[in-house]
Amino acid sequence: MLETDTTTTATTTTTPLRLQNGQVLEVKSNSSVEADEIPIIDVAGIYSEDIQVRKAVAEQIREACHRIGFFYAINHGVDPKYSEEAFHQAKRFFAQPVEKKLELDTANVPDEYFGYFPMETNSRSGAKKKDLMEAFNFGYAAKEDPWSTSDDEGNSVWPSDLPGFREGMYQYHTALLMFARKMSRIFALALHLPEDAFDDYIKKPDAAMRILHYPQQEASVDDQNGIGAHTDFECFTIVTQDDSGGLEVLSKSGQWIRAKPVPGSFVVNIADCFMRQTNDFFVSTVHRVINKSGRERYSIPFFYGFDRTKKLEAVPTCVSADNPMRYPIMTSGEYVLWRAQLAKGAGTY
Ligand SMILES: O=C(O)CCC(=O)C(=O)O
Ligand SMILES: [Fe+2]
Repeated sequence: MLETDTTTTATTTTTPLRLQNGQVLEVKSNSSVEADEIPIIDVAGIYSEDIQVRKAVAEQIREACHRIGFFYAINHGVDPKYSEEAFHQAKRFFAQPVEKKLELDTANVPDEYFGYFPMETNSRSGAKKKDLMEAFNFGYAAKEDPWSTSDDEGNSVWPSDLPGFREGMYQYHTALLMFARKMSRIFALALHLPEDAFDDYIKKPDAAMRILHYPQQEASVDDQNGIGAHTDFECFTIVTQDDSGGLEVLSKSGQWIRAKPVPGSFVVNIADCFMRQTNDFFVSTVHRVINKSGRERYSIPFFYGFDRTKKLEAVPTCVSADNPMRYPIMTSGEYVLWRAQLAKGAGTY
């Protein structure tokens, strides 16, 4: 079921899209369509005691991550009170005067993708106007992790005078961290590996969270994006979106597909580290956001990666004599640092 978007003026010719990770993709049209290619997966079975039930969820995830790299997770078990509070805190943060937000400017946080990313600073996909969004990112803190006894607070930067903000953010971060850890075992099953294959990778994961604010966009989709076409850096991303819509996913055939909001769901997408670890079996799918909803859009992606010290090496079930390893081996930390430096150096965050 395809329905062409008639609300935006957009090019219809095939154009190459150059991404920061070096990929060049053909895009059929800059318009987006509605399609049912992004499956809705009921993940309640991940908590089952029965391995067959867990494997049944894993098989659906395997299919989705190979075909499109995106799925909706419903019945994920994460209490909505945490996301409600995080959205509330996000709105408080963005409502501050710009000078306050700039005290945390990411330009002053070398080598990390943390801090404040100001509005209309960069154009990720080379559009005429800069991306119409602002964001705040923070990372893993062992001190906040129920699995850790360390007091390490990490190297994120925080507002000094916004009481409740850091707490609200870490409460949601922790809830998502525990869900993501559970999902790591399901992803191992999805790759036909032993369920504990990634257990050593997730004791100290590289889990960062971001809050985003997209004003309503007046410019055409050819001239501007909320966030331009890109892939994420880590293993997988769990996005909590509000009900505005605007997230779009590029299918393998080069068609932009709308990831419409599904109430209570997470949008889960594969990112570049997992693509490398699965030797391209899982696709790290290009996506973008265009907010033409007529209101402010807020979203909360949670970028989940493995321990930075562990090697990003293709898993055995994704390598064979006919399908040798496609990427040089490096640690997740080296890979993520390279991407963060590239993004910040190129000014395309
Ligand atoms: O706002 C969204 O829904 C997605 C944001 C995103 O893709 C990102 O920050 O990497
Ligand atoms: Fe993204």
